[in-house]
Amino acid sequence: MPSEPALSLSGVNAFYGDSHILHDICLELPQGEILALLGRNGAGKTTCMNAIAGLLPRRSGRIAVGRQDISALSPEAICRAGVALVPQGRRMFRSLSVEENLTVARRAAPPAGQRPWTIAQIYDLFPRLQERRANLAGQLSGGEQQMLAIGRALMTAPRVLLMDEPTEGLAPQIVAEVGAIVRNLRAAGLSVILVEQHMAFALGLADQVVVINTGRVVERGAASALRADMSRLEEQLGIH
Ligand SMILES: Nc1ncnc2c1ncn2[C@@H]1O[C@H](COP(=O)(O)OP(=O)(O)OP(=O)(O)O)[C@@H](O)[C@H]1O
Repeated sequence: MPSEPALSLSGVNAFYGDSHILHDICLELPQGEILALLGRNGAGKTTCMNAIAGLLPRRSGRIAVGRQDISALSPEAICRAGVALVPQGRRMFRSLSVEENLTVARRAAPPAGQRPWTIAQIYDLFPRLQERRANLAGQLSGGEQQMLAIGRALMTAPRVLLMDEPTEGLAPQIVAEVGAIVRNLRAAGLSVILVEQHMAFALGLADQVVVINTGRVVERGAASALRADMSRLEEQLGIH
């Protein structure tokens, strides 16, 4: 029997004040897979990530991690349930050092069955962060900041990683490095939702693809099938 999804959304609607942004979103992230969430600017991708992470009031719908319903939980409890957000813009404490940023992100009690990451393991994954351990986060390059944002998320011992535009503003060589890191995380057993503007990057990594437009799912399928029909995807994303 197939295992239950790592994360599932059914009938999720979300609002900013009176603006209805997400409409009846349904998706399933299989265990140990990467799901690319694509869409034009303003389609609702970040709103969807924030809704999963508990950062928005939700009016309806169910969000579950494995069998656990997290729909009504606080952001802290959703994090304890094993969901970590790597936010767009890589929010971090700019006036703390790299190592201090990692230390404050560590949680005392990881989710049941999850082993916490140690700072040494983060440095194994990102040797560059070890070299820069005493530097202030605000002094790092864009690529290093992305590594630190991922490292901070890993310190919470997640099962599911939500990555919101991790390649934004990065040079092509660093984009390739981020791709290799995401593959390593999947190999380590994490399940990942990857929000991306960079379609080729996302399709190269993803197992599944979901496209949203004006807050509604308009396309979904295996990445391999969509790679074979790029023109259809480009149409959905308004790329000509
Ligand atoms: N804090 C807010 N208050 C009101 N409306 C908002 C707020 N944040 C986003 N929106 C609106 O919600 C819609 C979805 O925005 P969202 O940021 O989720 O899109 P996105 O797909 O992530 O876009 P981008 O690729 O530009 O980051 C847009 O119409 C946006 O104007």
